[in-house]
Amino acid sequence: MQVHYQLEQLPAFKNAIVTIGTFDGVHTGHQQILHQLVAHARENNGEAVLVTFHPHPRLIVGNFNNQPIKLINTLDERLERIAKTGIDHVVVVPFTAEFANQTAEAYIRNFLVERFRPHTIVIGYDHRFGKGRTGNFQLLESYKEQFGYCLKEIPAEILHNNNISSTLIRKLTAEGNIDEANYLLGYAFYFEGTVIKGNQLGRTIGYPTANIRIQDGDKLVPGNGVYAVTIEMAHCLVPGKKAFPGSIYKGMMNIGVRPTVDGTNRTIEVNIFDFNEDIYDAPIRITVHQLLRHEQKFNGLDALKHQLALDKVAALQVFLEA
Ligand SMILES: Cc1cc2nc3c(=O)[nH]c(=O)nc-3n(C[C@H](O)[C@H](O)[C@H](O)COP(=O)(O)O)c2cc1C
Ligand SMILES: Nc1ncnc2c1ncn2[C@@H]1O[C@H](COP(=O)(O)OP(=O)(O)O)[C@@H](O)[C@H]1O
Repeated sequence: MQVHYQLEQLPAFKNAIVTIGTFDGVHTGHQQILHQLVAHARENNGEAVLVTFHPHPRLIVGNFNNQPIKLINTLDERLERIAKTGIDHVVVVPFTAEFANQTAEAYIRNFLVERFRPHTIVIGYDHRFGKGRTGNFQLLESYKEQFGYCLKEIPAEILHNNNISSTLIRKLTAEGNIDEANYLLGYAFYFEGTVIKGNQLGRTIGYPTANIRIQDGDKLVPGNGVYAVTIEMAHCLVPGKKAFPGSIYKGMMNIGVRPTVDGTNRTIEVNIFDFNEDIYDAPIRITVHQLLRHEQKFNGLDALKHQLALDKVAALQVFLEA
């Protein structure tokens, strides 16, 4: 898959079968649409082109309740998921206020037609574009003879099948309902970060925990709770540190304020099973498989330690069943 970031330097696509959207999460509904796009491109001896936006349009043009929107995927993760669907080209369009402000007609003429010379445009019946979101399927329809493209509608039942939506998955994840979120995603939610120093207390109770800082400020963090996770440090290339190429470790993660020890700032920490290495500063990927329980306030560290032993058994059970 080729990824293009420069609108001015796009190649001449061959019979471009184009779809447009933000595709946050690249969930099972998106995957179905993208597989169809690829099949359609093959039938037409063409290339499947996905046009996507970054930053997310809702970060630029605002959203309904003015809550800063947190996203299921960073841009790199989104591209990684899209690559799995067989799409030939992804064009990442910088979504600026200027881009958002062009009229719907200018969007069709100067952007879609001029840049992509589409053989076919595939969009949902409710797709909106252009200033004030006035552009729609009907408008694209009215220009198709003039610009010589075919138009294909993604029907409502595919677009909203089983109510799979990025908004719903964001809500489920933020609430800690990761099982349901993962089901709709068609893969287990994951995030990346680096290992930072904590209070160095974990090791004193026999459960060292790597504290994770997520760099991408727009990335969604699952709701507070204890989770069964897997951990990858394939890219652990910190000078003076050991590398763990390709290794996937099992573990358990807590996200929360740790009411037992301080109860103030929110942290993400993982205890990695069968592992004993200094990984401070290492880049790390955490895949979140199942919620084990909610965070609790324990009567001291002994009670917490007892619970951690039970959590470990529960996490291992999750992996046995997988
Ligand atoms: C799997 C797991 C579950 C945890 N559950 C709780 C919890 O329910 N309540 C709590 O106060 N702290 C919980 N913690 C956080 C511990 O309090 C924390 O790991 C310990 O204080 C060590 O912190 P440090 O790594 O910053 O030194 C949990 C940690 C892990 C790894
Ligand atoms: N099994 C393990 N799981 C997590 N971290 C481990 C493990 N073994 C060693 N470590 C190292 O120990 C650190 C965690 O120890 P801990 O006492 O909890 O300190 P901190 O509070 O700084 O996280 C991790 O950042 C990592 O470098």
